[in-house]
Amino acid sequence: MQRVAIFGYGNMGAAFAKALHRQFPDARFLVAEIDPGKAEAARQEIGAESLMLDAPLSDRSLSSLGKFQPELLLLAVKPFQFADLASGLRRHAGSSLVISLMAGIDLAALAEGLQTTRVVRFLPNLAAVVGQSVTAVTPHTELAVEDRTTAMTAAEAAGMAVQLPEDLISSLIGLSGSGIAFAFQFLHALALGGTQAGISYPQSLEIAIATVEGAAAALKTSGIHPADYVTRVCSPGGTTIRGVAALEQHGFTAAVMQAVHSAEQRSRELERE
Ligand SMILES: NC(=O)C1=CN([C@@H]2O[C@H](COP(=O)(O)OP(=O)(O)OC[C@H]3O[C@@H](n4cnc5c(N)ncnc54)[C@H](O)[C@@H]3O)[C@@H](O)[C@H]2O)C=CC1
Ligand SMILES: O=C(O)[C@@H]1CCC=N1
Repeated sequence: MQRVAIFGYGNMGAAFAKALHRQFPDARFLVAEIDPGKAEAARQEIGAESLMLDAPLSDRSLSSLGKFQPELLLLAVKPFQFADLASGLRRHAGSSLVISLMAGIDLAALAEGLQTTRVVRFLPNLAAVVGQSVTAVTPHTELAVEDRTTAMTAAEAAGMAVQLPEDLISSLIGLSGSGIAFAFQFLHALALGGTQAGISYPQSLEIAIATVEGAAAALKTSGIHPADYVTRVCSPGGTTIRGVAALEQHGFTAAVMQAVHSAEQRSRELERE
């Protein structure tokens, strides 16, 4: 990985760029941003050369992009910002492998918008920022083997990479891309519960995080089913079963399943818009 151009240095673009920068410290980055503050952050954080843009791309910025000759072109703008970008990028896209991080823009729309089949979809989550994303990778069916290998290498720089068929990308968004937000919400709620019980919020949050890390490590290393673990924590007539009953009375399992389903459905809606 030597030259990477990134369009959009927001939450996800920056998280992924930092992961690539950590894994490939000699790589050069060109960052295209319409927000000068974010372009400056990219300069400081990953040593990026920046390319300020008016959408659609001006001839001048396209010529800088051409001179940079990126092997990878990472698209990390919001889905609704893609159309403007595509009309400018079209002239350049075929000479780089295009990785799209955008939810809601399918491979057919990417190939049509950019007029190339050298495209692959990534669906990461925010833990890319610490190199612990789960990233779904879906290459265009016509993508060459070398490009597929490059794509997997790029995805693995940000954590775990999983090849998924495109019709499961929306499911992955519900489970992980958006699902990480549900996990943050659970941690916040657990810490609020600790605060209500008399432990300060900062200490509660620290304890909540360590508790969830411990639970995840136990599941990962033992192969024991989570429901089995729940019953091991529940003493008959004890404290945990009282809490588990309260969770279910308030619809915990159904609420979490509905959250995954709603995010998945929204992603499918976006793909149709
Ligand atoms: N935030 C997340 O956890 C995840 C986001 N995604 C996808 O990543 C993409 C970006 O999402 P966020 O980073 O959350 O959004 P964001 O709003 O934080 O970042 C988008 C960035 O693109 C810049 N931008 C807009 N138009 C531009 C243009 N024409 N040229 C260059 N830069 C331009 C904006 O200034 C902004 O900094 C979205 O398509 C989203 O679906 C995917 C998985 C997870
Ligand atoms: O909320 C969103 O639309 C994006 C996609 C997955 C995570 N964030």
